[in-house]
Amino acid sequence: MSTYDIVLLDIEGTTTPISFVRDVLFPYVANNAKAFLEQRWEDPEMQKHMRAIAVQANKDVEACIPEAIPIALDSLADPQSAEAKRRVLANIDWQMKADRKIGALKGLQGYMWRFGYEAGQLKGVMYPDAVGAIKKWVQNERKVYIYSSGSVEAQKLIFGYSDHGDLLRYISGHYDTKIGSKLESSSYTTIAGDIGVSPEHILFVSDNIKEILAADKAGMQTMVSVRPGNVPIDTKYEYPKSTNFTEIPL
Ligand SMILES: CSCCC(=O)C(=O)COP(=O)(O)O
Ligand SMILES: [Mg+2]
Repeated sequence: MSTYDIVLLDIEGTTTPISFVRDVLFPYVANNAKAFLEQRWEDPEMQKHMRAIAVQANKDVEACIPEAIPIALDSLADPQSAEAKRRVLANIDWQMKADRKIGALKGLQGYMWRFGYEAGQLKGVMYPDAVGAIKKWVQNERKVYIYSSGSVEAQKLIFGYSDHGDLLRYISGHYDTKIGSKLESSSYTTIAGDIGVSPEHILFVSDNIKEILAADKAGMQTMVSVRPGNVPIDTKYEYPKSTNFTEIPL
C-alpha cells in the first residue's frame, strides 16, 4: 500500500456495526413511521421527504417494479387523506424490507433519526478502533471524509451523537448518493475532484466489494473492512483487508 493523504470511509460495516443499523436505526423508522405521518404530515420538511418518496414511487411504477405503489403528488397536500398515508407507509415498508439504497428513503430516514438522536433515544455506535484510527489520521495530518448511502444528515447525526462523543470535528466532509451511486467508479472520480486531489492519494475503506471494485477502477487505494456480521468477501478478490483500523499503515 502506498502512502495516502485522504481517507474516505463507508459507515455501515466499516465504522459502525451492521447490527446497529439493522437492529436499531431501521426499526426506529419502521416503528415510528406511522406516528410521524400522523403528527408531522404538514411539516414542510416532512412534505419535502414525502414528495421525494412519491416521485421515486412513480418512477418505480414506470419501471414495472412489482412492489411499487403509485402516490399522486397532489394527494400529499391533504392532511386528511388516509389513502395517501397508507400508500406512503406501504412504500416505506417495502423499501426498508429490501434495504434499498435510494435517496428518497435515505432522506426520510435521516430526518426521522434526527428526532431520535435529539431525544436521546439513539446513540451512534462506532467501532472503538475506527474512532482511534480517525483520531490518529487527523493528528497525522490526513483528512477523513465519509461516503455512505446514508444521507449526509444521517451521517452527521451518527458521528455527532456517537457513543464516543461528538466526532464531527474529525470529519472534513460528507458525501452521500447525491454525488452518485457507490457502485459507479465515476462517483469516486467526482469525489476526488471535489476534494481536489487525484484518486491515488485517497484510501477508500468499505465492507462492500462492489464499492471497492468501483473505487479501485477510479484509481483509489482500497481496504476491505472485515467486521462481524459483514457479508464475507470471495477469496478471489485480493484487495487488502482490515479487521482493526489501528493496524492500517499511515
Ligand atoms: C449513515 S447511518 C445509516 C446507515 C444507512 O442507512 C446505510 O444505508 C449505510 O450504508 P453504507 O453505505 O454506510 O454501508
Ligand atoms: Mg457499508
